Amino acid sequence: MDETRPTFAVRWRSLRNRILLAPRFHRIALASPVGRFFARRSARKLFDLTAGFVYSQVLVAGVRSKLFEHLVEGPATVSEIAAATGLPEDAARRLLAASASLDLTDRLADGRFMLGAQGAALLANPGVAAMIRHHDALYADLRDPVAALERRGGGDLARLWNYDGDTGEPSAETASYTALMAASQDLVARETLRLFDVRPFSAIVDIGGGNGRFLTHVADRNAHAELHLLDRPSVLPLARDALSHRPDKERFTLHGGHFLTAPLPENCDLVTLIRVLHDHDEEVVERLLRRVYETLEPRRGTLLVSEPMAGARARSRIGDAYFNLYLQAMGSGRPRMASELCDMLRQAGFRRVRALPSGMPIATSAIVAEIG
Ligand SMILES: Nc1ncnc2c1ncn2[C@@H]1O[C@H](CSCC[C@H]([NH3+])C(=O)O)[C@@H](O)[C@H]1O
Repeated sequence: MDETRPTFAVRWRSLRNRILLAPRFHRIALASPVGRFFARRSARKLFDLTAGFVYSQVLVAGVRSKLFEHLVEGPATVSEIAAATGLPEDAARRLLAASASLDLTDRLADGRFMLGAQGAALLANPGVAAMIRHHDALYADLRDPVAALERRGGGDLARLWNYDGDTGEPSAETASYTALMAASQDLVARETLRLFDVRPFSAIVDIGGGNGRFLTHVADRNAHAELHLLDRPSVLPLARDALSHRPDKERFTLHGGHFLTAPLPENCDLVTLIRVLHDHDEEVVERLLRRVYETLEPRRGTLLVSEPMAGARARSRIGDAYFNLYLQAMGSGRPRMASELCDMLRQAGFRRVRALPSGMPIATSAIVAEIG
């Protein structure tokens, strides 16, 4: 095939762009109902991209002022919301109107407001509110997005996610990121464990397991397996604390150490890596996968990887837009495509490697790797 000849994909996009760039096209488009429909749709999409930051800040204002919690009680007037949130009445009116336009609240015909569909979804997923609150650090780092793309780390997010140095005691930052991950874990665990059955395994280690939230979901589905968690020593007191209320707490063994150097429990037939690999650069991931392979090889065990992934042809908003910039600001790692992770797993020695079809890629995608 002639490499210099534009493919159909290129020719069609060039034509589309020439049309979209021509002022005459817009006049013609607006003259017909179908043209108006597409022009409106495209204008709205571009406006949403332009105003996205303002929408996010409406959300932040709603979360911080506890607007949505107040509306759970039922319909409320602007004055009632102003009193409940402590906002001046005019400010409450603006916030309610803005949030109604984003389906976070609904405006009733009598002028009162109720919780909207997105507001209800937000309250049903406490992890999202935790994520929204911690966006202060991300947005501070992204204030100058070009500068953020040029440098790596060095800002607020890098300070929050500091995996270096470990005194064995959780710093405020370690406690904060561990709580954030735990708050968003339920959705990830439910989807991961819907895709993958943990019942057949007898000893399971969750590497980078945080405060143990994922393992508690595993424990609820598998009543007999030994459960091990490995994380940085300073995360362990948080895990001990979080697990201390469970009647089955004796089942959990906690290991503190660096995942590249600490001994991994030897008898495990399942290793899980949940939202761990995307935080690390290639060399660390390659070494970690190789270690996991060597640990599992004698027992012909299985590795389960679950995290948000980049999309083929950069079509995953969470992977290619959100985490791509997030991890750049954080200073290490990158979202990887399932196919890239599968290649890395094969490189590490795994033979039977397959991506599981996630029904909720915005939360997570999963890959299973076996010795073969
Ligand atoms: N070198 C390391 N050794 C052990 N744990 C690590 C290392 N680097 C990062 N981590 C841990 O990896 C976790 C990534 S956050 C993911 C936590 C959990 N699996 C969840 O999905 O909710 C954090 O708990 C970190 O402390």
